[in-house]
Amino acid sequence: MALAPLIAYAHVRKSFDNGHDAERVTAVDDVSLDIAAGEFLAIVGASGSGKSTLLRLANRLLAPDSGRVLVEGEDVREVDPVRLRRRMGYVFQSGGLFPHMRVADNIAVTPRLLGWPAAEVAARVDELLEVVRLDRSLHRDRLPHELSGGQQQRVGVARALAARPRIMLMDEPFGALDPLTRDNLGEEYRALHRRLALTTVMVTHDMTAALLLADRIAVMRAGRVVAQGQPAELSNNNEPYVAQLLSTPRRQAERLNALLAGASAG
Ligand SMILES: Nc1ncnc2c1ncn2[C@@H]1O[C@H](COP(=O)(O)OP(=O)(O)OP(=O)(O)O)[C@@H](O)[C@H]1O
Repeated sequence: MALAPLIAYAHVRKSFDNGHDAERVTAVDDVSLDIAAGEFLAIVGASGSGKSTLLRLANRLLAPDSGRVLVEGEDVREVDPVRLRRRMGYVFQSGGLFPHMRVADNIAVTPRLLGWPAAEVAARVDELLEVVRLDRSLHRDRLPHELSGGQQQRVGVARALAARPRIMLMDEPFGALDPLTRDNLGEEYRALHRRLALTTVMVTHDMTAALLLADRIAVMRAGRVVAQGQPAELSNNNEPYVAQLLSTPRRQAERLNALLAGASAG
């Protein structure tokens, strides 16, 4: 028998006031999606397609208008939100670090909220700096603005991992970085996901990153999941929008192959 999903969305709908008339914006429209324990799922789609809203429904930063979101079998509406968020690390777009707090204090936020003894917090901070490959003596006491964008995102990942969650929710975690740093951090995070046996849901508009990192991809368009599957399966999907999203990475791969073949021939 298949294992119960770790996160399950069932017919979830979420709309917002549009701010000026009675019309509402439907951000998530009847989404049903299961995420298995240990899986790395990428949610891909254009800006405004509802990706971040879908993610925030999992840790109860938002509540659905209808439908249910289950985490480890429990309806998130019935779980204490603080207890729920402790089980789920959350990495924001462009860091989201507290600007006035040093790196160590940013990482220590959740353990301190949970009342861990000071020595345990300090040991955990050091351990996490190592996990995300930041140099303890160089970076521990810096303020976020004294770090590069990539280093800030490493701190964001460390902070999300601090209380040893099983689930990581990541909202465009590496989107604002240069392509090389983005690629390196993505690969490193993928290795961490495996080593720590995490379940990861990563929102991105970068189809190439999703194809390279994720076990499975869910494609969103106008609030709906229009396709889902393993990267190789998506290429057989008949949805024109999926073909359109895949066309750029495909073209780039072909051009690179041609260039590299030319270089090795010459
Ligand atoms: N708090 C809110 N109040 C009103 N409308 C909102 C709110 N949050 C999201 N929306 C609207 O819901 C829709 C989906 O937004 P969402 O942020 O989930 O999309 P997204 O796919 O994550 O976009 P992006 O890639 O730009 O972050 C958009 O039309 C957005 O304007």
